[in-house]
Amino acid sequence: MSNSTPPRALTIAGTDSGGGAGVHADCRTFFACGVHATTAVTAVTVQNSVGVSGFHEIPPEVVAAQIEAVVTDIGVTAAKTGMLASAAIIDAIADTCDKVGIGRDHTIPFVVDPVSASMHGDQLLHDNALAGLKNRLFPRASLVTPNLDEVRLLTGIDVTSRDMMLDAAKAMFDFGPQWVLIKAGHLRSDPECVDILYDGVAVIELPGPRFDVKDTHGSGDTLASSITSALAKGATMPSAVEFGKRFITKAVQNAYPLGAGVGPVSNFWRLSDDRF
Ligand SMILES: Nc1ncnc2c1ncn2[C@@H]1O[C@H](COP(=O)(O)OP(=O)(O)O)[C@@H](O)[C@H]1O
Ligand SMILES: Cc1ncc(COP(=O)(O)OP(=O)(O)O)c(N)n1
Repeated sequence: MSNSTPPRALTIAGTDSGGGAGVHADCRTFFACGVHATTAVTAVTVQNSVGVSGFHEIPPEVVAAQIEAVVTDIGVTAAKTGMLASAAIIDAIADTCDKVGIGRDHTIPFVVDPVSASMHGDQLLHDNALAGLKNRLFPRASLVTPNLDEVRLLTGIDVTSRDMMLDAAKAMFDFGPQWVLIKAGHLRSDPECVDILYDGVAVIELPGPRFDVKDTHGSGDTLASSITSALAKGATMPSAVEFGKRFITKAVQNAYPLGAGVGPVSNFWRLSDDRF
């Protein structure tokens, strides 16, 4: 007897030694969603609950080789990006995605989370890499998932109300992705957390409660990787994002304290059980 191969997702991202975000959060989320996790590591961060004190970049050709090795043998049914660190790494990823068939014009859906800094303000992407994100990755993306700080950095729009999120979505859409998801976590004046999904025509609101919690480390990664998991199983973009929003809402609700700073959201809330 042989079992069937499960859906496979690839995360192209940095590690977080504290285990709250990055590759660690992505792999846990893939696992919790029943998806086999594969990785292409872009950078190794020195990180804990109080911040990122440094990172070491992986050579671009090694990032490209990891992607190619995984896709050509194991095959992936969806891919996502997180921390990408440099313009050279972004170029290598864009070239490799074209080569192996990842992206909106290919069969493998591609979620681009434009991670620029940690929640503590530590930079995770060099300033000169923003052009690479805009020109090389966004046009290849099935979905881009900026938070409001990333929207400001990429478009100059300072979103201060729920109404302005559609302006932000339109400006991000002009960079060429198939879909845009504007995340509302940083709109703290809003008593709810209503994210917006946009494809140039449809505007889909993703309502959710706003929990009064301090431990939200890894929330963006967890949302993007849960969406990627649903895409890996063949979901349409609106249903994948609706699933992701339900997943992250429970993950924030079940966030836990860790270390002296900010703890992570729970990627394994679905698996919680007190039996061995
Ligand atoms: N306090 C919160 N309560 C409920 N959902 C939240 C909260 N903070 C963030 N979220 C949700 O987590 C996801 C990531 O949000 P956001 O904080 O904007 O991005 P990032 O983690 O990339 O900075 C979004 O779906 C957002 O609505
Ligand atoms: C290695 C690494 N990747 C990404 C992040 C940022 O995580 P994110 O999910 O965007 O959430 P915050 O923790 O910044 O809210 C990171 N810190 N490290």
